[in-house]
Amino acid sequence: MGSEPPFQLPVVDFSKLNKQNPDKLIWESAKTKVFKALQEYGCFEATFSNISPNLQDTVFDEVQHLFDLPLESKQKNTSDREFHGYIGQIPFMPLYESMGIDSPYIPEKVDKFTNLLWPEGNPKFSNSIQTYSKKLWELDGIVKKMVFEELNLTKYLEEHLEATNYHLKVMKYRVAEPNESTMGLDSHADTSILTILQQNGVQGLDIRTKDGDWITVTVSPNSFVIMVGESFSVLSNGRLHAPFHRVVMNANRTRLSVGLFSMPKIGTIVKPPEEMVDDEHPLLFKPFDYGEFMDYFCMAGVKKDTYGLKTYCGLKV
Ligand SMILES: O=C(O)CCC(=O)C(=O)O
Ligand SMILES: [Fe+2]
Repeated sequence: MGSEPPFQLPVVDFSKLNKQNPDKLIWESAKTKVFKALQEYGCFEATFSNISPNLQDTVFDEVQHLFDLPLESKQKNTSDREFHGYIGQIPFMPLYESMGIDSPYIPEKVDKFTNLLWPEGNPKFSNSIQTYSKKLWELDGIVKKMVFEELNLTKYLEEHLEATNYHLKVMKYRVAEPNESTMGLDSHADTSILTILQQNGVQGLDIRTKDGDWITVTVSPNSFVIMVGESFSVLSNGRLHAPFHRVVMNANRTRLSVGLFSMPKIGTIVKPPEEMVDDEHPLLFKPFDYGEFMDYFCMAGVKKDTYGLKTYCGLKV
């Protein structure tokens, strides 16, 4: 009996799709693949040559330098938004550290973060993070355009993108000590609309299938994992699947990852367009405000393997 080959998510190449008028056939075939993957697994692997391997290497080198800074420096990254500032030294997640930058494609925002961490400046960090984030943001826009087209919601796309905020999170998972659990980040579903993740070549991401099986995703170098968050599940009235996922550190070297999270702007009411609701698709969630939900989420906490938004505003159907 041979061993099972490692599980591979569907792979979609976006390299030729980042222009105004991409080839129609390539666009349609990629769109079908993207939508199917987001329904079935809630995620897929993307390649995007517009973000050069050289830029990716520079970003990960700079992220490593960032985490190498003394703890007091890293703790200067505070935020009035929960989970957006420095997170680390948490007893039940000892392997994990993260930091975050809001609107990371805006030069001033990245410069402010950089100058806080490196008062003497660090243009290499600032420039590479900005350029990289801008390209990830472009990729996010392409995927959303595909999904909105597939759902016949194109007329809402612009309004939707304007009601979206972006956050870049950089993460580090150290190797577990022999007596420690290898769980880097416990099982959860993202509350975002969409999340785009990249790792430094060190595997560790597990995804739970709709059937409840955990699968270890082997991500190719220079690829991205694009994943549905619960807010997109709300907007599509359940048509897109937000997968539970976790990070397990079986690797023997530090894992770094970077994620661009898109989230509904605070103060806008999130609800699916009316076209998403009919007799066959009854409304699954009450309209909600993302800021109020996050306040609830942080206060109440969410039980493991439970959907936060479903608990907060899910309707019984
Ligand atoms: O590090 C990763 O690849 C996953 C991180 C993650 O799931 C999260 O930050 O929500
Ligand atoms: Fe996540």
